[in-house]
Amino acid sequence: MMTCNELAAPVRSILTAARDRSQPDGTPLAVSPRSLPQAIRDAESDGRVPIVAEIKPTSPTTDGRRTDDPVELARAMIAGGATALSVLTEPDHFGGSPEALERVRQAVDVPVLRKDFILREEHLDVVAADLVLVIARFVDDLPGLVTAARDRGFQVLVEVHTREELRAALDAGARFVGINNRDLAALEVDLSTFEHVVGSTGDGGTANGLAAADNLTDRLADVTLVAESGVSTPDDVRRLRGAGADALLVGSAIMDGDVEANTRRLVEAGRPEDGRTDADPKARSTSEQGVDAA
Ligand SMILES: O=C(O)c1ccccc1NCC(=O)[C@H](O)[C@H](O)COP(=O)(O)O
Repeated sequence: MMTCNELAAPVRSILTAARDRSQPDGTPLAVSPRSLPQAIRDAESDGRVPIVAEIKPTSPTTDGRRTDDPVELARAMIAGGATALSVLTEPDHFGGSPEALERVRQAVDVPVLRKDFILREEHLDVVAADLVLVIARFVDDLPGLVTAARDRGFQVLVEVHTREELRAALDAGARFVGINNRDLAALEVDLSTFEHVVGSTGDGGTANGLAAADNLTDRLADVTLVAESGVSTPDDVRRLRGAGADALLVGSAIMDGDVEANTRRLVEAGRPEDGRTDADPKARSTSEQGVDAA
């Protein structure tokens, strides 16, 4: 885990708020999740790029705040072809709430990710969702938290930013890995992060200081890989799909303007009429995986 001094000030503030937030004292949640791998297969079979559209009313790097009803935003994202939704539940820095997620999940039938800063086991029991995000660099006991979330029925998306964190995620048994192009230490976004972390640069990830001989890239074969942050154009979508992303998580570029049209533009980025194909260098399709377990 990083020390606090290595993090941007807004992130330190987010973590302090997360630690201080009052927690439910009830029994552990038991959820029946909607399968993300199945939703990805469904999208691919009808020619949609799998986009996880994020309801993100505001953020430390966004000007202004959207005050639309989250259910209306969710419906617009689904109309635009989103495969799954991500809902921020962090209230103080992102304008989210558990209630918003609960209402959205009732209103749609796609998988819904709870996007928050979950640090301890009791943070899992705030609201039911199909997936929960666990950020590897912020958690002391990653295997323990992944197991606790899975025991409740959640699919667990473990977020990483480096190959060292990817190794920790895989060692913790992660089957869903989100590679965040946003460096939470500096809040800078660089799409090449995804390529370096999965090793699709051809240098085996040596840009991140590890030997090409590590077998991390091979260990990704059965993992659902989500590219997170900084995706704004169809070219970005094609680039990250080409680097092996099974799905792309997009917030700002969808929330800024016409949500349905913004979603559709990214969802249709792999269509042949766009003059491109949606190649995956991992030479596997999610339809071949047959892995639905959390
Ligand atoms: O988005 C931020 O400003 C931010 C700041 C500090 C910590 C986390 C932050 N974002 C969390 C996310 O993971 C993004 O909301 C998500 O990946 C979507 O990113 P984008 O498409 O770039 O909005």
